[in-house]
Amino acid sequence: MSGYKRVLLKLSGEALMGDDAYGINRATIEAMVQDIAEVVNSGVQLAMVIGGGNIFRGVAGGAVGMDRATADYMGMLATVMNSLALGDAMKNAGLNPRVMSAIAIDQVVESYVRPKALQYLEEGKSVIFAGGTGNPFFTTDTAAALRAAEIGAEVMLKATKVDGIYTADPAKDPTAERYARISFDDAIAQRLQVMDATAFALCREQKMPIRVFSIFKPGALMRVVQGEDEGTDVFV
Ligand SMILES: Nc1ncnc2c1ncn2[C@@H]1O[C@H](COP(=O)(O)OP(=O)(O)OP(=O)(O)O)[C@@H](O)[C@H]1O
Ligand SMILES: O=c1ccn([C@@H]2O[C@H](COP(=O)(O)O)[C@@H](O)[C@H]2O)c(=O)[nH]1
Repeated sequence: MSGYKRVLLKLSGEALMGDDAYGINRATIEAMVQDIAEVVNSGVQLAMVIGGGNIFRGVAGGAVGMDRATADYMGMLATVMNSLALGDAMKNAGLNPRVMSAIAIDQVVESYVRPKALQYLEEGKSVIFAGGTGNPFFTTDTAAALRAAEIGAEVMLKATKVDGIYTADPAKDPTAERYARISFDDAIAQRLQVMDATAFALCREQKMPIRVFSIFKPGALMRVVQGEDEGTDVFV
């Protein structure tokens, strides 16, 4: 059985709210951390990026009519909050996470410095990359692709609300069918909205495979990391 040694895991921010209208649902984050702990305790070097949809959605009304870059900075700050919550939940589970932010807020969180992140991974600590890319007009999917390339991850794992990539958005089209595998060229050409085109393009250029799978399926993360058949594989 093949397995990965260093992976970048992108966690859905929206999934964090569980059945709540927005925010962080305690039971949901604890369930995510259980799956993460299984992987970290197996010796895999794990770096993470978490989205901000669960918090940003709650303030979206107030952001209407706002300057786009300002709204995007609010979104990036939302990912810092989620990253702190994830780090805290990981600590409670006996893990050793380090949160690093692309936006300097030194009183709150350590700033992202690539050699330091690499050192933490070598030391067996998990790293949570907060604040997205640090730039507006991007998403945390692109931040995940960027950090995956920077740390030399073998694969980027996208844990999201659906169990793979479909011919159309399965949340809107009940006839959509799931791909077991799809090439980057096809995913980009078909404009599949499961991930933004910038993130797909960066991974394609870096020859970084992506695996999309369900964040809600217990054990799915471990199965993906062990190279088992789970979700959808995006290949170059
Ligand atoms: N072709 C498709 N296949 C699978 N999912 C799709 C497709 N098109 C659209 N989607 C939607 O994309 C969503 C996942 O992407 P999205 O980036 O919006 O969420 P996320 O990454 O889980 O959240 P966040 O941005 O908060 O981290 C799925 O929940 C699904 O409804
Ligand atoms: O590099 C980045 C990453 C994120 N943003 C903003 O944050 C929100 C939340 O991120 P999601 O990926 O949607 O979860 C996003 O909508 C952007 O507004 C950013 O500007 N730059």
